[in-house]
Amino acid sequence: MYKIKTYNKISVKGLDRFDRSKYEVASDINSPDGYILRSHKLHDEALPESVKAVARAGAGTNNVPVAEYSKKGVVVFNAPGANANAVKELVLSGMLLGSRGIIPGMNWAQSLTDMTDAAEMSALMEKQKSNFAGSELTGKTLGIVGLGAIGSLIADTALALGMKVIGYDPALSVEAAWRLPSQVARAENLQSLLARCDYVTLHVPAIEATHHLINEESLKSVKEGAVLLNFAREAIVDAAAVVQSLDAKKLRMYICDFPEPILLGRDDVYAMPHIGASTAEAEENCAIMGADQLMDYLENGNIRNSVNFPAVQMERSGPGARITFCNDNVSGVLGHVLSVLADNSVNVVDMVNKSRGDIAYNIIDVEQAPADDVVAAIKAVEHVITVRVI
Ligand SMILES: NC(=O)c1ccc[n+]([C@@H]2O[C@H](COP(=O)([O-])OP(=O)(O)OC[C@H]3O[C@@H](n4cnc5c(N)ncnc54)[C@H](O)[C@@H]3O)[C@@H](O)[C@H]2O)c1
Ligand SMILES: O=C(O)CC[C@@H](O)C(=O)O
Repeated sequence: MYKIKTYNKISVKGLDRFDRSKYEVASDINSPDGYILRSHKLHDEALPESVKAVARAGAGTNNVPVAEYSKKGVVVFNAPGANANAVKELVLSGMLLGSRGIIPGMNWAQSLTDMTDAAEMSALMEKQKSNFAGSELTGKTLGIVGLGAIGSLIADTALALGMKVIGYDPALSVEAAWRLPSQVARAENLQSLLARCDYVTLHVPAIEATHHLINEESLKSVKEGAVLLNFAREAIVDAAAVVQSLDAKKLRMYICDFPEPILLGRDDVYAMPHIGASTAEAEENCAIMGADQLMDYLENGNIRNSVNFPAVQMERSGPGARITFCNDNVSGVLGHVLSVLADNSVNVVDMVNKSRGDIAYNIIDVEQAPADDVVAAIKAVEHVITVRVI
């Protein structure tokens, strides 16, 4: 029986993927084999030795201490693209909120509770509505920082709205580049993007390189009257610098998914409570993807969409057994493990070995399950981190 510990509210559609004859799934469980979670922060929690993999039912993995888990051989999965459409739609609504007097206009209309005469109210509306006039998105320029799953969907939508789109992504993958509409102009650097855009939206991961990407210095380049949208992560934007820019009437608005005390109570900030991925569809997609990846790893050792391990998949080669192990990515480890198997007359049927950064991962199908002492001998090979027989 595998044990899965859940954190946060995970969609039932995802949890239902776990066959309960093989899996125990609960938020309170001892010695779990795996975690499935959303934004729960794992940094301050001890990791039980039993945990083999963590599935983040979402895109960002900054709530998981990935580097520490890698050293322990724990595979961390995410769900790339599974909530991208939900975020795209919220960013679109953010742009609309930033272009028209929607929120102040509605707030004003809702405040007229003392009025009882409809004709009088109608006349007042017509008189006051110019206070809530805005401008259109069509013809404006949108800058997208980070052109991955979310950024590329936003580019499509903005172009369909008749906006001009400029993108900046120094780490763009070839796959992501293929997905991009050809009309997206490329900015050589963040400064040149900021200088040319009426709206700027951020879709980069929260990593060291993106910490306070938007700061006092970069905001000096921003076009006067621009709207900044941050539906990526709090840490990417220095909120104090944004407030300074708003006060100086350089940035016109800051629209984000990450309220901070310094941002509240201002008319030029709209802060939502991290609801970018909070749609039934996105929650389902993420939970299903996370659960499927976790099960395939626990049962077959296959790895898809990991953020710290290489992608490795191999069909089962027959009725024998499967040995999986991960090791520090140094030479000689696989050879050493294969000699342990040969010395113990364990015949290898098929195998695959891949590496990513400091980690190497191996799947070896063998004719018969190795005895416990053989598994122990593999575990004892220098640089081997974890071994499983499945
Ligand atoms: N608000 C929410 O609820 C919500 C939901 C989903 C994702 N997110 C956040 O959005 C981020 C992006 O999600 P995604 O699905 O598009 O991820 P993704 O991995 O598909 O795309 C991220 C893109 O950022 C690029 N990038 C990395 N460093 C960069 C830099 N310094 N400058 C410019 N580009 C850089 C990468 O090359 C990649 O193309 C996630 O990491 C997560 O933090 C937030
Ligand atoms: O799970 C959520 O609600 C948020 C997910 C989002 O921040 C992500 O990075 O995918």
